[in-house]
Amino acid sequence: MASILCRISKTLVNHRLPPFTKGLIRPMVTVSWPFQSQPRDLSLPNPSWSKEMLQHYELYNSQCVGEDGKEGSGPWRRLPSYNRLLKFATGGVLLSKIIQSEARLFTRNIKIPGAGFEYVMFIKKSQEKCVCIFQAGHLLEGPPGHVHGGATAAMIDSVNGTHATYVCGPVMTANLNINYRNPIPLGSTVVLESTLDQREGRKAFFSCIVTSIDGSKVHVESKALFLSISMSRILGG
Ligand SMILES: CCCCCCCC/C=C\CCCCCCCC(=O)SCCNC(=O)CCNC(=O)[C@H](O)C(C)(C)COP(=O)(O)OP(=O)(O)OC[C@H]1O[C@@H](n2cnc3c(N)ncnc32)[C@H](O)[C@@H]1OP(=O)(O)O
Repeated sequence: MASILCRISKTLVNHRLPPFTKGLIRPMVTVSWPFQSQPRDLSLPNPSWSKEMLQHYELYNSQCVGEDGKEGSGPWRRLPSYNRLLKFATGGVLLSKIIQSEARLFTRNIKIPGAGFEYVMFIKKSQEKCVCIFQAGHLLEGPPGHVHGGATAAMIDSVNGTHATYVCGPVMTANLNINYRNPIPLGSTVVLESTLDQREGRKAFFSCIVTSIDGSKVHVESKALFLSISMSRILGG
């Protein structure tokens, strides 16, 4: 009985971790708790993914496995993705708590598979590159038949932002400068490649290039500045 209680309490402790740590922190126990609500990793293949999206996913996923055949020992790492990050990030007043409990990560808030932002990110363990395979759904329309520039900007900010968080810890976007070169057809799959260009104290400079899946067409090029900030500043609002 004591050992069962111990296992349950360990499980609860593990489930209190913020969702974004899942996959980064190995759970101490694997016992399943009947009332748990496990967040769903939304960066795994679903039936809406195109053939190109799946092929590219497999290409990077296969490089997450090392030469020794062990998963996780390859040069790339797949980043799991959930529809929310922190519960009650800006605590205090009741309204804030209600809003926060309803909060969802912007690029993960369209529930219908394939309708909005379908994407998966991989980061190079040497940290200088982060790649995102992105399939743009019909709800992201801007000009007829093409992706809204704001949706593309959101994806660039997310990929650079995730990359920056991975490299620097908590950050905020201070500046994002975008050049749109060729419109992205709705429903197509594109690749976003984020590069860490430079670090200077609290500042981290990133660039991003968005290309067609075969690399033949450049859709967007951008530069971004991220500033490291304390976690208490994010949580305190
Ligand atoms: C995060 C929790 C961890 C979760 C982990 C999850 C894992 C990843 C999973 C999922 C990730 C999803 C990824 C999403 C990512 C989205 C990111 C966003 O969209 S963030 C929202 C938009 N950004 C804002 O709302 C910022 C608003 N601005 C501010 O809060 C401040 O202005 C801030 C923090 C940017 C800077 O304020 P200061 O007070 O800290 O710093 P000062 O003193 O003003 O500047 C410091 C230096 O930076 C330069 N600087 C500041 N802003 C600049 C600018 N816009 N352009 C150029 N230089 C600038 C200054 O000139 C100064 O430079 P000199 O030290 O003098 O050399």
